[in-house]
Amino acid sequence: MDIEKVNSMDFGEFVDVFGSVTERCPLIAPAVFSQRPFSDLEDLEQHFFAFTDALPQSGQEGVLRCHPDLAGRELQRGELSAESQREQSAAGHTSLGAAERLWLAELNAQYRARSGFPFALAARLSDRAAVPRERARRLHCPPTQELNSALGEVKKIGRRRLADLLGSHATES
Ligand SMILES: NC(=O)N[C@H]1NC(=O)NC1=O
Repeated sequence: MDIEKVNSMDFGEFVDVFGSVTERCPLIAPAVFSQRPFSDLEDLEQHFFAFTDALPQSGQEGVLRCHPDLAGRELQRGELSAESQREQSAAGHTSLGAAERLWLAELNAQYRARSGFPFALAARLSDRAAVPRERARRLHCPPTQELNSALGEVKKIGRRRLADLLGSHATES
């Protein structure tokens, strides 16, 4: 899909196609639609990121709360979005043993109790061993730093989802 096609979409089509760029945050794609025309993928991406960057802290925390836990209840119940399912599967979360699942659930609960939102990580850039390691490390980061790290991960996730939609190659950041 090229950027001309994106710029020619009506509101309904735009939201259908790009509504999943930020996990379960139904307001962002409709707001980004107002910013057309986009010059290229990077420009489109920047508008998605700028929306979240401009939110007050409570709104940024809200964006994070829309994310399902990694290896959490939604995964067990088959309730993840198609994108999240693919990402969690890529990180090996669909083939965990019972003990590993319990351990991750405990880390998820500890993180959520401390920060007030779920642990966010771009699962496609990670793997089964790195996810718990990174979570254990970030559990001890100062809250402001942690909010920024989590929002950075949401951007990495969105960048790759957008690149998938537009058939282009996302860089590693
Ligand atoms: N909690 C969290 O980071 N969830 C996400 N990460 C990812 O790569 N896909 C998700 O749904």
